[in-house]
Amino acid sequence: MPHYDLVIVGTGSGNSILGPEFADRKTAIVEKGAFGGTCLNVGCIPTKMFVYAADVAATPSVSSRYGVDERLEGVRWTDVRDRVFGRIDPIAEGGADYRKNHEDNRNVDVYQGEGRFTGTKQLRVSFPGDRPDEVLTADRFVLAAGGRPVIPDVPGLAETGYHTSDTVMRLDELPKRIVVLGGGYIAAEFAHVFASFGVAVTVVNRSGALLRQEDDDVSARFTELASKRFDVRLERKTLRARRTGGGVALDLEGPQGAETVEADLILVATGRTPNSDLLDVAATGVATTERGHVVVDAHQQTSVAGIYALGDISSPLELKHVANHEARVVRHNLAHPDERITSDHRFVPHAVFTSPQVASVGVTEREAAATGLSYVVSKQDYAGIAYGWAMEDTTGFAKLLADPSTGRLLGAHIIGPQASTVIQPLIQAMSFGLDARTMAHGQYWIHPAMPELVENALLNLPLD
Ligand SMILES: Cc1cc2nc3c(=O)[nH]c(=O)nc-3n(C[C@H](O)[C@H](O)[C@H](O)COP(=O)(O)OP(=O)(O)OC[C@H]3O[C@@H](n4cnc5c(N)ncnc54)[C@H](O)[C@@H]3O)c2cc1C
Ligand SMILES: NC(=O)c1ccc[n+]([C@@H]2O[C@H](COP(=O)([O-])OP(=O)(O)OC[C@H]3O[C@@H](n4cnc5c(N)ncnc54)[C@H](O)[C@@H]3O)[C@@H](O)[C@H]2O)c1
Repeated sequence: MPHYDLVIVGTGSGNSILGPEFADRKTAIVEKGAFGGTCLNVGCIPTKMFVYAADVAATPSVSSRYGVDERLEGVRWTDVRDRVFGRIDPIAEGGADYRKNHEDNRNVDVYQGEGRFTGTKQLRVSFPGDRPDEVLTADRFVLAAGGRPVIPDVPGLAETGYHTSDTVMRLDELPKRIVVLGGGYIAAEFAHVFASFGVAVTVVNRSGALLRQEDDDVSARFTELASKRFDVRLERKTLRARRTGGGVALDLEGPQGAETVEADLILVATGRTPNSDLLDVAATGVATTERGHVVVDAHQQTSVAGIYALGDISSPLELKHVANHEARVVRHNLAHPDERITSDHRFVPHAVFTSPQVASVGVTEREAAATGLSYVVSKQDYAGIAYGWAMEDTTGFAKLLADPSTGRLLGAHIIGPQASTVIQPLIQAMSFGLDARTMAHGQYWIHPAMPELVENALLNLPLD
């Protein structure tokens, strides 16, 4: 039974831990799928490459407002797909090869199999094919095994067949009709991608709004705009999935009674769940929350000394920049056990790369009101800044919340072109404690650029 100083389970953000500071330790990394994890192989990176192509495909639909008439001649789906995976797959293979064969990693053993705890600090790894299982023990473990899509308990769904974000990007041909189950990040991004490529998209959601974790004003605006582009069915219970002569069908129950949606395929996008159960972290004594997230302290250590966790297996935020931040904390704490640092989750931003883009940091107005925070609000439309005129934007806006006594920002929410980029100075201000007035007046804002949206939103705050 091989014994290690350190074993890492998962090669997403977990793969970035093994640096030169561990060269004198006996280490191993265990991965059951493609090297690089969700973000590289089936998450952030491929989706954003598809979204970029979708944004390009969607331009003719709006160009006439500038007096420019364009036509989309066609979408070569397999070329779109192969551009993405032609770039990504070699990176995953190169990552595995580096860990297995490069001399930097002579102290690293790579196990390409599935790990499952069988006792305290004891991990059984099973491999595809005939290779017998191996049991590894280690002084320290890092749990970086991420999560997986949740499949709702809909009668007939398994027999009918469905896609998730893990599979839908590798389709051999573009469907004509797609039904997306769910109304969160993944639903919003893929609905935009497929609709831009000419697919008829139906979105079926349980609740009454899309992107409902966003500030209510943003969620309402996105739901309104999405309803013009896609067939959006809200407040629907999915009773049954079934095959039809020409494809698939979902039988729904909604405010107007029973109805059926037909399509060529179903994309399930109803959230993700951490992999702590499949890894059986309980067998090594690691505690989890009710939703299955591994419980960690501020140093990212689990309930067992010497076992750390990071990313989606322990964080309900489920974001790559969070997993990367936590990996840096774990890496430091493993290398410097007497000078451990803590992770910082104060101002975690996110963006939804749909159309229009959505980006957010800090509290929503709903959260501010619910927690009794004292706050003031401002709003600025893209339509009210010069660059918004250039784009003929009539629907985007920024909404800010600030503390009236200090002027510090509490939350920022943007829906509109390049929201994921436009929001960055607000994240910076919140992270470094810059108050809204100093931020607005203490620097030049390039005219007439898109960040004037932020400048005006700051100036609109009723402070003083
Ligand atoms: C479609 C999609 C789009 C996304 N887009 C964005 C985005 O734009 N921006 C953003 O910030 N985030 C995005 N995310 C979220 C982001 O991908 C995750 O937050 C991030 O990848 C989590 O990293 P991780 O290291 O915790 O886990 P992962 O990257 O999931 O890595 C876990 C690894 O562990 C392996 N593993 C699991 N169990 C075992 C086991 N028992 N034994 C061995 N190996 C195991 C898995 O195969 C996997 O490779 C997206 C996610 C999805 C699904
Ligand atoms: N741009 C990004 O950063 C990005 C992109 C994609 C995914 N992600 C990460 O991946 C995670 C998972 O994304 P997601 O979109 O699957 O989850 P989500 O939590 O964002 O949304 C799930 C949606 O499914 C709906 N739902 C749940 N059960 C349902 C059912 N039975 N029928 C119909 N609707 C149902 C919910 O109401 C909700 O709208 C996100 O939380 C996010 O952190 C991030």
